[in-house]
Amino acid sequence: MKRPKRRGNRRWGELMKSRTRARRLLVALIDHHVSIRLPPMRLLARRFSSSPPPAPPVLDLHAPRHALVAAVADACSRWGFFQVVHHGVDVNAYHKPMADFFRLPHNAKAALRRTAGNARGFFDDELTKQKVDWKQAIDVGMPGSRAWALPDDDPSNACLDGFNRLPSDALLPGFREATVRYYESLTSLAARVASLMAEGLGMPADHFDRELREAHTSYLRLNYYPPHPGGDGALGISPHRDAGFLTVLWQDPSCHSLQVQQPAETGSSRRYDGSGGEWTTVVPAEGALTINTGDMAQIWSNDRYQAPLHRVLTHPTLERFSAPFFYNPGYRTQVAPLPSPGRPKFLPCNWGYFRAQRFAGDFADFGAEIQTDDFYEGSKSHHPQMQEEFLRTVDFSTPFSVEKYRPLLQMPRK
Ligand SMILES: O=C(O)CCC(=O)C(=O)O
Ligand SMILES: [Fe+2]
Repeated sequence: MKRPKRRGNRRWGELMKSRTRARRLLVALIDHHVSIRLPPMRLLARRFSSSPPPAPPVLDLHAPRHALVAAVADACSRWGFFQVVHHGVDVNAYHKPMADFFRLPHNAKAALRRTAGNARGFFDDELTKQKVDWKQAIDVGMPGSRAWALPDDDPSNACLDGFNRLPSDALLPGFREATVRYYESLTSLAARVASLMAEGLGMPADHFDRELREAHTSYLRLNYYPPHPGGDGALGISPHRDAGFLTVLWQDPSCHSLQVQQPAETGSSRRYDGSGGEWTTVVPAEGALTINTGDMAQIWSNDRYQAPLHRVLTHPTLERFSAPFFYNPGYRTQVAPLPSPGRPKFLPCNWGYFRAQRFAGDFADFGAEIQTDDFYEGSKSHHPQMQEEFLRTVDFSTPFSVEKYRPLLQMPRK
């Protein structure tokens, strides 16, 4: 619509135009995370900005491939978070089976508990960064035999993560079948996203097929966050980064409590360290799945893709469900930076070792949790050396046992 012309205010109009241009420029700089080192300028831009706070983008998987590759690469390097629509996964089909699982009597769930000798199963005592999460969960992963039809405890199903502990069909009819169907559809979607991420790094679309699509050791986690009336700032999950390559997350549409830390505008190309950055709620778009990149994507991409820090709040009255699918490489995979401009920033990191370390940390205190920083070229960490030791003795086809590996986990640190 045309604005009526006002006489005698041309100079005012010019001035307003240049102010609008300046404001737009500042907002664009911030939106693109161009380094702005002066906080007052940043605040000024925020105050003048009428646009909502920046949030991870929602991408349509039906978009032309080249545009999608660019958009995924941009989201992975700025946020490490995005949502996808037209993803082909029937997201509604799994809500009921999932809710039914958590409505089982507590002792039925407790009978499926994970242990220090088996990483898979039910738990309600997870520590994230040494703090107990306010939630219940069950992990279901790719069986060692890669055949879902075998009984969960079939000896050929053994692998580093242990054995699945799904409720029997008598206890929860149809749950197993629905879970396997959902797991497989997420595996396909994750492989599709990984191929976009590969192209975004200048690699062929099938670059990750051998280490991920064919050998993956992914697991689906079902989360239930009960209401937390305490008002004491308790978190559903403390700030953390996901360890694997990428996570495909279904979020409850009725309770929005997942938050990602905004990339710090420090001008540094290095990761943000958790201090300072503001939190942005990732509100699920209708029918969308949320995707975030993990530590292995960060190493493989030589720091071009970020493993974002995220957390889950509690809600005083609402319960919340979520289901992250952690798309993880094969245990033997040595994750090392792909050819990229500049020197490789990381030493090779073995996924099996990284996973075992994280799992051990859920059961005993072996000091600070392993991080990608431990593999940063030039870091003084003991992990690259411990990893070599681990690889000399590990058998990836037997469950990792915290007790068995205690001497190694407690190895004197440099
Ligand atoms: O519940 C959510 O929305 C996210 C869960 C999460 O970050 C995790 O399980 O690692
Ligand atoms: Fe997470």
